[in-house]
Amino acid sequence: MTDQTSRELFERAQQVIPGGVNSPVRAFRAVGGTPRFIASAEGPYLVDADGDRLVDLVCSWGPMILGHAHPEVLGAVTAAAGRGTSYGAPTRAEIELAELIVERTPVEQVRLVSSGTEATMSVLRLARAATGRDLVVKFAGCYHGHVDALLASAGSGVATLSGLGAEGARRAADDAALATPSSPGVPGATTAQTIVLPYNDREAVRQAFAELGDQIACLVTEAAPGNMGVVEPGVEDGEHFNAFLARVCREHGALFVSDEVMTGFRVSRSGQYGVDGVQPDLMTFGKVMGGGFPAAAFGGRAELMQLLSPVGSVYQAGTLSGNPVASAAGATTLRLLDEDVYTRLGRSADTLRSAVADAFAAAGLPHVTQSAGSMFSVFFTPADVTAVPDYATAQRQDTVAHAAFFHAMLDAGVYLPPSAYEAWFLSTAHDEQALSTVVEALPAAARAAAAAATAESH
Ligand SMILES: Cc1ncc(COP(=O)(O)O)c(C=O)c1O
Ligand SMILES: N[C@H](C=O)CCC(=O)O
Repeated sequence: MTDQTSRELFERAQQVIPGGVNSPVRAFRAVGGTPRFIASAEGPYLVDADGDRLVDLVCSWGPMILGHAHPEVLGAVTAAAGRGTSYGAPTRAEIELAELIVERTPVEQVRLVSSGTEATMSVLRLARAATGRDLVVKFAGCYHGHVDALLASAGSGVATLSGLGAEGARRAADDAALATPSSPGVPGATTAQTIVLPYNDREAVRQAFAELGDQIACLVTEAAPGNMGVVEPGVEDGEHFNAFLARVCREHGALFVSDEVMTGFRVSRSGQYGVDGVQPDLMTFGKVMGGGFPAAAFGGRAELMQLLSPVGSVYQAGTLSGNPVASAAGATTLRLLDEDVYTRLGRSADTLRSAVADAFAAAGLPHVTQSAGSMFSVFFTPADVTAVPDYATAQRQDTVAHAAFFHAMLDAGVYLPPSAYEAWFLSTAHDEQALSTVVEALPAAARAAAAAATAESH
């Protein structure tokens, strides 16, 4: 396996694109080396610019639940594109996509947008307008896109890169204190309106609402976090964490916003809502619902959604919103997602999880695996960690061991997220052959990770 062409492309990319990538998580900053430039993809495989075929466990960071170049999705996209690619006027396709979302989730109306970031940004504006309040509560390690107000103690690429270098470490430490921006360029005044709490910490939520409840517009949470690795919402005295959050919000007249950009239509046909049944006031969607195209949405009760322009006065807009090609890809994808899909995905995830556990145990490498449906995470945490309930625990990972593991898997033909804080994703296209490639690569990669592990891990 060579990465010569990727190296050349990376050199060229860095001349015209900052860091050579259009989203920081794509760079190999946390693991070292050169990002693979992808030439094509089909089913469970990526083919890089040097012609190497890699089993893809990133799946475009979640969207490709049916695998790459799915024939029915491609057919719908080709047909739609043949009729023109954007009109800036309403279409039947966008109604169909909206109806499919409304059928599967508790929202009554949705507005289509082009990215998850746009969805969460819009939902904050709507929540603030609806309540006449300014404060927003989020959890450390949750990522809701690069919205200024939510870029505080953020997960995903911010978590990945915050471990690197003195500036990153300083910023991460600041973040832990209180709602300091995770990025220069985000005004302190913006994140001063954001309260950051530790995930799964009910006492912290109670306290924040006791002190500031009458000023809180909304609490926004990942429905099941996947951007600090996969962290499971806890259950206490029979009450699911999301049910607790919805109850506290209700008691204080704040809105409960469930961000299902990652979990929506992936962890079940109805997303995390299909798992815990907790009804949010507002929801955001993205990734899977776009079928691999830039499409996302936010929705909620009609009474709230009717506050949006042109019915109400909360302004929100988009030149390419509800794009006909993206809508066709999304609607075709959602129609193909029956219950059987999730059973198959769950079985594949179980196969990988137990293969990871066996390989890591044989290599003597402590770790924790956690999952939400077919998305799951391997945390390279020390031996005293038996569960990862929050960001602070996720940050105890041995990123050196992770990097060694990542590269050993890549050399064996498996493309994992180049970050210890991102979930692994599966698709229905991951057949026995693709899964075997992963399973067979694991023992040697676990040994490489164990050899690289720092003292704290053991
Ligand atoms: C939970 C969650 N919310 C929001 C976003 C932002 O979506 P996008 O990258 O499409 O802007 C992401 C992913 O990036 C996400 O995982
Ligand atoms: N973890 C992110 C989204 O879920 C990764 C996608 C990106 O930021 O490029």
